[in-house]
Amino acid sequence: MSTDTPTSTETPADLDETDAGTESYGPDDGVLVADGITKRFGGLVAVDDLSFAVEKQEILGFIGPNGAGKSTTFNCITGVYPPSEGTVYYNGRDVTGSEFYEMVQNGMARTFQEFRPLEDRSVVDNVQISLVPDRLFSTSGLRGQTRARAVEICERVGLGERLRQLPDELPHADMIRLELARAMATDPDLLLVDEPFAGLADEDITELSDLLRTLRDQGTTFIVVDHNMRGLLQLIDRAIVINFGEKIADGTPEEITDDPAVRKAYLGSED
Ligand SMILES: Nc1ncnc2c1ncn2[C@@H]1O[C@H](COP(=O)(O)OP(=O)(O)OP(=O)(O)O)[C@@H](O)[C@H]1O
Repeated sequence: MSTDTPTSTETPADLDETDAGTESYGPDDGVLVADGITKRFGGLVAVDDLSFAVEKQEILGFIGPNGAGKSTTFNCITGVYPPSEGTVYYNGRDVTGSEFYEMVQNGMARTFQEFRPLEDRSVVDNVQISLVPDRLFSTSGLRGQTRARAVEICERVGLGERLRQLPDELPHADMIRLELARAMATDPDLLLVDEPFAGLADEDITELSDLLRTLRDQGTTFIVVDHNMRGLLQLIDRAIVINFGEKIADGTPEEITDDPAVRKAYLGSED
């Protein structure tokens, strides 16, 4: 691994293709910094010396073919399991190996593609249950305030008209909004979003992208994984592309689209 630390004038996009996976980062290079993350499952190297940084209020796309190591990277970052090697910094602190609940308390949240809301509880109840007392305020004796906070979050994500509906009464696009609301209830600085566009029509993708940009403008930083490349490239500021656990590209949507290594990973050819 090179010891060159990118500076504010040397964005990852300035690094050429051969450097894309080998640079090193420090704790203050972004809200979230992964430095040299490796994850092994027995003899399989699922993530291989991966380094990247996410800027505050950036929407970063995390792209790669099936089995590239995206979920494994998410899992190492959010404390589902520790990396085999490497360091995760969050808001300047070394949080490597912290548990999932600790990461949530630190201000990191995650949505899941396959999530199961409590089916017998209303939309607003599901959001209220997810409010994190430690990070917001003490909930003892403040039921009215937590209710108001849950309603406010539902309204922010466009579920204001569906507060009392049950999850199975929601169209798919609103289920995704509910999952976003549940994550926003933990008051995250950084939200990792897993395949938000799966199963959505173009119109819903546009509306959901508008919502994510609004939440970003209000202060949240996003990392988004999705297989819908067209939708993702229209949403994000920058993308990191991985293949076989290694970073192969890092740049704007235009740079990613034109990158020969990315074309090869997806199409088997650079053309
Ligand atoms: N718990 C595990 N034990 C063993 N191997 C695993 C485990 N989790 C993931 N892998 C392997 O690690 C590699 C990366 O998988 P991962 O799920 O991170 O890829 P991905 O990019 O998220 O794929 P997809 O887009 O299909 O969800 C794959 O070869 C996978 O089989």
